[in-house]
Amino acid sequence: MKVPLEFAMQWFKVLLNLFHYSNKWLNIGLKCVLTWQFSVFANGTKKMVDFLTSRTFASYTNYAPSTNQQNNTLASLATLKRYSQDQKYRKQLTREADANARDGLLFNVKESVPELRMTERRTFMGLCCQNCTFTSRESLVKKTTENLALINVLNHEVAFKSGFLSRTFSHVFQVSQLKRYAFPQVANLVLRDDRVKKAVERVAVQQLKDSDSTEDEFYQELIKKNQARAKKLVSDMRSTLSDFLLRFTSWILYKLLPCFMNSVVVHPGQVDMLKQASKTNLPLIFLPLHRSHLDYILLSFILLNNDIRSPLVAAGDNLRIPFFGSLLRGLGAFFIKRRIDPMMGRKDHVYKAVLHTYMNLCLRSGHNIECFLEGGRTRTGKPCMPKYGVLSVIVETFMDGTIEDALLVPVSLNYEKLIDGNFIKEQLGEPKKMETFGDALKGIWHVLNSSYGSMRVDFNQPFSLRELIKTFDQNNKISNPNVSARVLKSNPSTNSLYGTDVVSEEHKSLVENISKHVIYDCAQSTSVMSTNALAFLLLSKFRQGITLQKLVVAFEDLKKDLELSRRDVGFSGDAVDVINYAVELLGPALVKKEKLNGEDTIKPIAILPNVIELSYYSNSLVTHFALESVIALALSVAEIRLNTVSQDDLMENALELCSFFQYEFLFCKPCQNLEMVITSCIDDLIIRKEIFLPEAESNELVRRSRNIARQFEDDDEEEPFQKLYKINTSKEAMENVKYMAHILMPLIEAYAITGFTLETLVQRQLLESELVASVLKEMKEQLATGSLNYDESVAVDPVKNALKLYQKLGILECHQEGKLRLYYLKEAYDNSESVKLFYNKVNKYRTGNLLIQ
Ligand SMILES: CCCCCCCCCCCCCCCC(=O)SCCNC(=O)CCNC(=O)[C@H](O)C(C)(C)COP(=O)(O)OP(=O)(O)OC[C@H]1O[C@@H](n2cnc3c(N)ncnc32)[C@H](O)[C@@H]1OP(=O)(O)O
Repeated sequence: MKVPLEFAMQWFKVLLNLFHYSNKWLNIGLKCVLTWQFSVFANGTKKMVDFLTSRTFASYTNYAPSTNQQNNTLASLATLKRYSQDQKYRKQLTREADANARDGLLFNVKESVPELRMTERRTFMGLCCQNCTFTSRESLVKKTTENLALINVLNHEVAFKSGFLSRTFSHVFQVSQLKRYAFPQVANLVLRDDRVKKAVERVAVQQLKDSDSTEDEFYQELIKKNQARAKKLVSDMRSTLSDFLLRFTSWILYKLLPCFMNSVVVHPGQVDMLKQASKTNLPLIFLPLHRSHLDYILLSFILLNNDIRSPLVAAGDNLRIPFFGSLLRGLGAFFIKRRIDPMMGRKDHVYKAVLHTYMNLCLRSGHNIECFLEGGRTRTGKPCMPKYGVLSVIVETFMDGTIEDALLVPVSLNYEKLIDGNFIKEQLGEPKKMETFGDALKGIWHVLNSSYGSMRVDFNQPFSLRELIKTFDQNNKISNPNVSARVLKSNPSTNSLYGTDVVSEEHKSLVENISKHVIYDCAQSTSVMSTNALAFLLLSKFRQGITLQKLVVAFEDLKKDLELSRRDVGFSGDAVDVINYAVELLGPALVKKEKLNGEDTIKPIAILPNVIELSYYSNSLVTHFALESVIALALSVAEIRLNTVSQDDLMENALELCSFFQYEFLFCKPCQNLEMVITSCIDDLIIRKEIFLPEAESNELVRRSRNIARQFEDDDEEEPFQKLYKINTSKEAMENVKYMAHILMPLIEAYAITGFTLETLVQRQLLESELVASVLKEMKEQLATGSLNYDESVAVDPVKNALKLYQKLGILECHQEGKLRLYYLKEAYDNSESVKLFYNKVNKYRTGNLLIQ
């Protein structure tokens, strides 16, 4: 009896193994056949079949290129060749990873994808600020961190124990092994809080006064009405974070993500810092830049699978749509109003008290929180200026002693290809469409049937909120010794940002500084993807097209340049392969590849509307080079004598440009001095770009020019010392100046034409939508006549920012009523001459001497 049983067991095992491997190879075969057919429908169906039958999608990326990789590489023979070479390498890596897994190193899986060699040593970005958070910077990071290889979080499978069941159902096994966290639900405590009770009473008293009634009965009715409203607000806001739902979604994501992404790459050193930070039991506040709806999904996914407590995420209430809203709620979303509108001319005290109390209770009960400071996805590819509401609550929770400290974690995410929408319509003036259930379904189906390359997540080093505030406080005291109220005080009753009507200027600037610091840090630690680099080079340097050979040289130079400034890139390998790959990903609507005179030539589609999308990719690098471009533009309009320019002149122009673009870029951290940052950027240009000659030569020039000045002016008075920069007039250096200046030229054009269109406001007023539409119309007309050079200047975002700037500069006035904004000119500017004078102030940067030579 025993023998046949053993025999049967043996056979069962063999059959299971056979089923397992045939399934895998069948899938690969099926995948290849369907891929060759290039049919969207077939592709979708295949993915569904795969999803239902395969053990795992991620698994066979260890043995063969994924569909996406195949799609991307069919056009590139060179890359295909590399795939086959990679086979051996992959197998070796799999063996290594298996070994690691046996040692219990869950994430030490090294995986090679053609675009990114994971084993290559990378620049380690994202350490926190040395000026503001010196102690935090010394913590959490190990000396060896920098040497770790990148990992693809989708390749988990090999890291498991070698048991048959755990291998076969690896992802089920993985999610079942994760650390269990209790996620306390605090919503039922909100209404009992004093802050909410007081807000309810306050509003009821106000409503009673407004009604001219003094009846107690009516007052009680108002109290009940406001209490009911508060209850509804809590129920709409609350998150129902569930451990089971998180694990289940994680399992689904392991299956789905490889359908449309090659890899999700993180630096294990950064994950390790987070793991250590989570052991401190302080709340972690994740502050990511927002590019795509995938951002929060991937963040929670990565955190969950690294045993880090999943955060509650502040989500705009536009996402509270049927089914998906409830799903997001269960996965950690708590819903906030996108805009805290004053209600009927008054602040919505009840809402503010509810939000404040809810977040307070969440933090006190140990939840981590995630908030997208920018308040929405970037429409331009550049980081947006922060919003302060949610962070101000977190800061206050610390100030009033509810929490002892919190660790802030700036996060940046970047994608080779933008996943959800390209915002072209919005940028060309069409209103934003509200999310609906149908759109969400359509979007998911579309995503599953497309290929988006790789993405990269960079977690910055967590830093202590207490330390940061202490440093700001000390700096504040040094620069302003008369400040009586210290920032770092604990007084819950008076300090409340949402609790009181007036937010003190000191608190405002504190929250503003923290937010701007975080956005700046995130921008600095965003990895540059292949598509960013290609789009940037094409739009800023080679708008008329360029041969592949020359593009390769420029690409390598750009990569070196980025490495020198400690920016990591999200690609590796031969530049020619990377370029071909990026051309494929961007597609023929954005980049054209053709043979001209027997040579491969790449050309951007630099016309509307396509160029808006291309500039989205390029803008990641525009942000990086913005200050250099400012200096080139400043130089182009500076007074140049004997090939020298005075530092004062250069600085004045540069500061003016930085102030023009204050809503476009953060040129320095709040703890830095802008003038010093500009000076050090000029020094950098002397060394790296050779636009100015080194100091020794410049100093000699200062001496000589002073002598000449004395001789001619016959002046006894000593001239104040003026540092001069000698300009390198070589052809190459001049070309460099032009190239750098052109990086910001589309923005200069947008700002100038917006200034020009203010003419239409003379003696009248316009709604923002009307004004923006007339600026866009003017731009399109100028584009048609050739007065405007850059199609990407025609975009809503810079126009709106320009209007904000002109308002700040005191030229425009804006009257807001609800969502409507009415613009009119300030009295002093309400005539054509003043508007023209102002326009010339901006427009001069379009026609700088060095640029038209
Ligand atoms: C395992 C796998 C799972 C995977 C699956 C995971 C899924 C996991 C969940 C999904 C989750 C989705 C997530 C979506 C992502 C978004 O939906 S992003 C959009 C929503 N999020 C945000 O907007 C967050 C950032 N925004 C804010 O903080 C905004 O301030 C607010 C709160 C939205 C309000 O905006 P606003 O009305 O424009 O007002 P704002 O001028 O910012 O100021 C509001 C108040 O802030 C305060 N304030 C303003 N300035 C300052 C200052 N400088 N200092 C201090 N206080 C200030 C004042 O109290 C002010 O009130 P008032 O004094 O004016 O009355």
